[in-house]
Amino acid sequence: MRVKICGITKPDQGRAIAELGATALGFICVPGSPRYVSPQQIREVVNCLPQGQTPDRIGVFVDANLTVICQTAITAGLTGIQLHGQESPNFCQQLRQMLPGMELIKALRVQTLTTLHQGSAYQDWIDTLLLDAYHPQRLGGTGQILDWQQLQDYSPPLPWFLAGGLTPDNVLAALGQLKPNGIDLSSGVERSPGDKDLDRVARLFEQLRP
Ligand SMILES: O=C(O)c1ccccc1N[C@@H]1O[C@H](COP(=O)(O)O)[C@@H](O)[C@H]1O
Repeated sequence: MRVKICGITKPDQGRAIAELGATALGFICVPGSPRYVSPQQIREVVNCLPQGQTPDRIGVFVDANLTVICQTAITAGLTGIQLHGQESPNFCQQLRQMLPGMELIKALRVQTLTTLHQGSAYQDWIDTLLLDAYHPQRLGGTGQILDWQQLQDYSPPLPWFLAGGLTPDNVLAALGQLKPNGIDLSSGVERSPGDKDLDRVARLFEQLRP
């Protein structure tokens, strides 16, 4: 199972989290987020990652324009793009053409069960879906938990990440009910926004050990 730790801002923490076993690191490219990092800051983290077991590097964007996404991906050395806003299937198609080989992840912020059906409209243009909890004022990193019970029949046409309020304390309960291809944690393994708590990250991987 893939494990993505999102909201990385510091090179030493990125490296430590990769060494603990994260298969993907997420970088918030959303101006206004307390976890925002510039393309150059991401590159500094990427340059410090251990060789040989380098995790995927995912940039998180909200309704950014195509040029900004492409320039950031190249400058920062990203391997994937997470679209966390209202990006349309057509936007994903254009991005796919501009960045062939880049993993495209479309996040759906689940307000009602109807949201879940939106994923199929993207399936020809993206690689992966991600389900996050809906918050009326904030776009992500909210710590809000999805209603896992409601998702029990969710079987999308693509691999998917479960996000939204996961912590070392609740991750096994979530995985007892759902079988996502990956999990994504941000605020649940932080001391404060953008400052990861390495003890909590280590505890997460202990919980996930078979
Ligand atoms: O973390 C942010 O600040 C953020 C800002 C804008 C869009 C997405 C953001 N984070 C994403 O939120 C989810 C879940 O976070 P949490 O575990 O509930 O804190 C995760 O996918 C982040 O990529």
